[in-house]
Amino acid sequence: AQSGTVAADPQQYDQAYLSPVTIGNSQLMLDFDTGSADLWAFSNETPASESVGHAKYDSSTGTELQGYSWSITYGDQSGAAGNVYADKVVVGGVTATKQAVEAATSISTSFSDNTDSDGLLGLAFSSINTVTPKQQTTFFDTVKPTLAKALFTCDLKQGNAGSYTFGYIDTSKYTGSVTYVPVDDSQGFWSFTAGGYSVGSDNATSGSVGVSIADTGTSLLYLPAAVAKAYYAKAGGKFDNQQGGYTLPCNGNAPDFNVAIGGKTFVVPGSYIAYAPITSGSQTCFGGIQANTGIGFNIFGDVFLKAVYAIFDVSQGAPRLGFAAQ
Ligand SMILES: O=C(NNC1=NCCC1)c1ccc(Br)cc1
Repeated sequence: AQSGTVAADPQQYDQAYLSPVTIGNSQLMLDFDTGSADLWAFSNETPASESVGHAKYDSSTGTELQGYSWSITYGDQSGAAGNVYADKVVVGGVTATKQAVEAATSISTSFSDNTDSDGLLGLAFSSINTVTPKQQTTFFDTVKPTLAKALFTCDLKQGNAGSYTFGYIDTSKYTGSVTYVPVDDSQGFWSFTAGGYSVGSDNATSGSVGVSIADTGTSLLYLPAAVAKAYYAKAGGKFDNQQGGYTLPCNGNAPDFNVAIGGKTFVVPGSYIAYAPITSGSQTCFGGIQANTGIGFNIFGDVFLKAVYAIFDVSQGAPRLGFAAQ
């Protein structure tokens, strides 16, 4: 049975985390994304003007799926589209011999401009894979039958390299016990329900945070508008229309954000919520917590995930998420 581990290297401000992946004879850095289900890469089919500074997948090692195509738009309105190949994909020693690899023929500017990332490796449920006319499986779903345990884990860190594992839980990566919660995969996401929250040392847990997804591909923590408002009231922040979100002082006094999941409280340090100066050198930071307005549910992105050890587990039949303090 297979198992393995791969580094997750943070970009500036932990905006995304990139991991080395071998596809055929190409070595690329991909953004592992539990919020989508396509494995796509810059390729020899990508216009040269759109792929400056990127490693590219050389599709000559693959078998083209004739007449297949893909097209994806992400929550932040970035996107890409192209053709599909079957090729060997290796992640941390775990091998998928015939993985659907989506070669980009067009890519939005936010991906072209981010030269650290050579594409995405989707880890949401294969039910939202965009390949047509026949939907394809994610890397995890492809290798799942061969894994020692049908799960992968995510250990992201603030400003340091973390890791993803496939097929095993690294018990040295967390403290205390793991709290498991049921996952509703009906929308293709790792969706769970979060409970009460509190700000700083207040123990007055307030209302329920509600339906949330665990999304490594989203940088920030998007919460109900009332929760975000309550946080920044205590953090001395404000909603800044010009910045398009909440900002707060970068002075190191941001309070922690505490949230109950499965009856266990997890702490997001205030230092993670003073996310980044709004402009280089500024004493005003963009907030790591923002309102989920227009999204319809909460997104527990990297600001939350780097505070915990997360287990994405389908080994019990029904999918579940495990969280532990780290
Ligand atoms: O697209 C999503 N996550 N992944 C990525 N974002 C940007 C590049 C990759 C996403 C998924 C669900 C919801 Br709700 C909002 C956003």
